[in-house]
Amino acid sequence: MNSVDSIERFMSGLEKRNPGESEFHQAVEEVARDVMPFVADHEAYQQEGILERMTEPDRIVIFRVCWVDDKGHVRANRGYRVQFNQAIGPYKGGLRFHPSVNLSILKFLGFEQIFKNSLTSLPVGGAKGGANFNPKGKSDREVMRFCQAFMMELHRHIGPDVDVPAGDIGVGSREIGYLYGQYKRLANTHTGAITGKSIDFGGSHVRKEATGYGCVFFVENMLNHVSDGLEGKTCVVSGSGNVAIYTAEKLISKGAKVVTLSDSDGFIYDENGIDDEKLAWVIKLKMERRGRIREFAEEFGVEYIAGKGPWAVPCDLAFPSATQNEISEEDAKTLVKNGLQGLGEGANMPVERSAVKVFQNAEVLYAPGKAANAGGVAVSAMEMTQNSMRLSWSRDELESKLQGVMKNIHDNCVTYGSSEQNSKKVNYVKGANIAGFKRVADAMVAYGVT
Ligand SMILES: NC(=O)C1=CN([C@@H]2O[C@H](COP(=O)(O)OP(=O)(O)OC[C@H]3O[C@@H](n4cnc5c(N)ncnc54)[C@H](O)[C@@H]3O)[C@@H](O)[C@H]2O)C=CC1
Ligand SMILES: O=C(O)CCC(=O)C(=O)O
Repeated sequence: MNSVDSIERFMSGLEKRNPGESEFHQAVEEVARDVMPFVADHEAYQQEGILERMTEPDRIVIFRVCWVDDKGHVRANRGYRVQFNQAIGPYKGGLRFHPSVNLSILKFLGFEQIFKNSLTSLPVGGAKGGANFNPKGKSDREVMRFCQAFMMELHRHIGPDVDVPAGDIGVGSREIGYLYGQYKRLANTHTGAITGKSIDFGGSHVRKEATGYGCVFFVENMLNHVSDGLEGKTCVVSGSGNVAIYTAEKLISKGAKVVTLSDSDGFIYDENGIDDEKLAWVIKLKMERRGRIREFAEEFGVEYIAGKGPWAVPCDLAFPSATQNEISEEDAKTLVKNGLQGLGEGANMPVERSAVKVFQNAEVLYAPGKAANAGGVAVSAMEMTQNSMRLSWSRDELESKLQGVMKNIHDNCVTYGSSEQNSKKVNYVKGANIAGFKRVADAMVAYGVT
């Protein structure tokens, strides 16, 4: 049987065992296509059934979250924690609060997290969680009551050496404060059981910036590898949350021109480039006033395009930083036609599978999320270290450690993803999948069948 047959067989078994979970199928298939030929060359991985075991979560907790809204009505949501793999360290991964949250989305995110966390070379396993709760339009008190109710159950399943959640879509510093406050009250300990905390109570410098900064460092490494750099590049960024904002900030500081930001209603196009002052205004808009990105267009007199992503705007570099599958095959063709040179996935799995192929065929420098956005979880792992040591490292120290981690991930992708004929031609998707898989697989082999 050839490797294509065996991938089809593997995927058909996985789809039968996990019916209807399209995002999870997509994430596994992307890994399996690269990893199965590598497994075929390593008898121990085959004998120990590593890929089969790695695609089955260690455990999933699903629970009811009941809370009372400002009108006194009882509300019920569904909470989840998918503890996927703890071969190389405690479960680690964010919490997402968004109405679209379901098991398929959290399983895809938890699965991706295994490989991403492995790539950081830090001791963290893979997990993800969240709830189908929409913080948009809720008062601070409602968000607080929801977070407290969510933690009422979650606290039984987490701890600094067990499972350490953090933020993701809809979970920023406000939510982390409420979640950690409730955890501390229930567990009666002040430990690093959550990351992304405020600096005032055990958080780390550079955590909030880390995913966006790390993504820019990664793309810079890819450009340097082909003797190019960021200066003067026109960049399209989607989203206007944590990842998008700090991606834009670092790009601006490196002399690139950021021309778009978006949210789920539409995008703004600022032809002259967003500068630090305008970005500071966006931070206030999104993090304090919790407004919509169209207000940027009204404030600064630039174009606002409703109901679309920014992918038809001509650019050198693209940074999808909002959500999964936000770039379709058509979008990819448009980006390539307009001269796209590189793309860094700030978001998790923002590019549909058929669109990935378009970028790869066009030889775009393409950085998959598990490599490009690993900076966030890397600094989270550093927050855990600082919490254990009861110490706080400086901003400069952390930014330089983050740069080191991103360079190391880049170089590992080159090792496992280079073409034999031309070391400048790197398949970063393959490189990230194999490098991420190998470390976890070797640990699982060492443990025996568990
Ligand atoms: N926060 C972190 O440290 C990390 C986040 N990520 C990923 O980055 C992405 C963004 O996360 P954050 O910035 O943390 O979240 P956030 O909640 O701060 O921002 C999310 C942004 O995406 C937009 N958005 C959400 N759903 C959308 C949709 N269906 N269509 C268009 N826009 C949509 C929102 O309007 C918002 O601007 C997610 O895919 C997340 O999983 C990845 C690694 C780490
Ligand atoms: O910081 C963390 O633990 C997790 C960040 C995250 O959710 C992600 O990398 O997708």
